Amino acid sequence: MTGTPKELTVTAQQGDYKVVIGTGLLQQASSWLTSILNPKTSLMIVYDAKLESLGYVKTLEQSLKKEFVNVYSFAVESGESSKSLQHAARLYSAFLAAGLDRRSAVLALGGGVIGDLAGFAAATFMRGIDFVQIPTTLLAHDASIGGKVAINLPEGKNLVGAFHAPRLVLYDVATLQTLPLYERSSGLAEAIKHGVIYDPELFAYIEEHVEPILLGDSDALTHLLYQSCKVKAKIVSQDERESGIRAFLNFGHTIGHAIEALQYGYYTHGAAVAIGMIYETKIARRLGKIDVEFEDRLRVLLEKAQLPTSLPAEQKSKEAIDALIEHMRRDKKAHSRSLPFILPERLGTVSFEASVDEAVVRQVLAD
Ligand SMILES: NC(=O)c1ccc[n+]([C@@H]2O[C@H](COP(=O)([O-])OP(=O)(O)OC[C@H]3O[C@@H](n4cnc5c(N)ncnc54)[C@H](O)[C@@H]3O)[C@@H](O)[C@H]2O)c1
Ligand SMILES: O=C(O)C(=O)C[C@@H](O)[C@H](O)[C@H](O)COP(=O)(O)O
Ligand SMILES: [Zn+2]
Repeated sequence: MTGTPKELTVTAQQGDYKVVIGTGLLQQASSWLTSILNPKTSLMIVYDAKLESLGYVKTLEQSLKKEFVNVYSFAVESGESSKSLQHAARLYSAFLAAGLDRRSAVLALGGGVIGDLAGFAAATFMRGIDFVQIPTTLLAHDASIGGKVAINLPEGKNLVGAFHAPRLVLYDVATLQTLPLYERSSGLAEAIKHGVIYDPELFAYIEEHVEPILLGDSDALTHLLYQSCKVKAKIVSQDERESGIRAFLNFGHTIGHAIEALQYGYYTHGAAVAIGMIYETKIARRLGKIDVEFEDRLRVLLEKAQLPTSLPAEQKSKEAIDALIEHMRRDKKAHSRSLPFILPERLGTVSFEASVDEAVVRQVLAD
């Protein structure tokens, strides 16, 4: 994709913001940022350490220094384990050492881990300062839009967090060229989810283009990204704080988050969600909400996307299932330790089931 970037607008209480999707946006970052921030604003780039050797940090710094006087950067080691209170504390210290104040802004350069962690630090530092998302993974199309920011606890994923809308999402698709194949697969899982919950055409597009997407074809990636961001933007614009329709974005996550939290970093987020989507579809089948044809179609697509669709036998022991269920009971959708799920009814339509019988969940996981 060359030429004019595509733009979407997201509605948020703290102020509407743009999602800009295009190539070469890191080089143009200063002009996008001066459209929302005063050049006197101190900027702290929080970046994934892996991105340094790929040149993205320098490119961004060089662009910003053309317009902004105070540009600082701070590296965070890559991986899910960085979404922790300890890492947030390191960020607060770095912000203070650089002299950030309430008028400063945090720029998150990286995937969902950096967006969630840096966003959480921005949401809480001095009770909240501006933050900008500069996503560099396919998965982060989901993570960078909607203002959910969080860190993990040993007891569960994203258990401490906030809703803190970014001022801007600047998505340079060129950065996706350096993503390893399994990270493109991971990102595809969330795009497939967007197709299932809201957009059958997007689902069909992925079915048709999964190979070029995995190979990094930039037209296919850009189309996918734009359509998938559109779904996310539409949903969070209608229900920013998850009092209704936003919960649909959690399809695959009651089980997916439990799988992730049992062994942080073992599965990518997308891989855990892919397994979660299949097991949650099986729950929907047991409850008579959906037919086997849908489950088969979803499984075929996830397999084509090189994602896992079941747990290996050693992760299905009685003890492992007990632990998974315990995690699910701490899910943020749960009330009084219920087992809550988003269940598919047909392609493009899902519903919220506040409390599913534990026996059904156990049977599905043990099968
Ligand atoms: N806030 C939300 O709404 C939301 C939505 C979905 C997921 N998430 C969270 O996002 C996280 C997962 O995000 P992710 O999949 O982006 O993981 P990630 O941030 O760990 O990035 C994945 C890997 O890609 C590397 N990487 C990043 N950009 C790269 C590039 N351009 N080239 C090469 N390598 C690159 C990283 O170093 C890392 O190893 C999870 O913690 C999940 O809970 C949040
Ligand atoms: O934006 C949302 O809302 C989502 O549910 C998107 C999910 O893909 C994402 O993983 C999110 O972080 C999960 O939210 P949580 O509230 O279950 O932690
Ligand atoms: Zn997710």
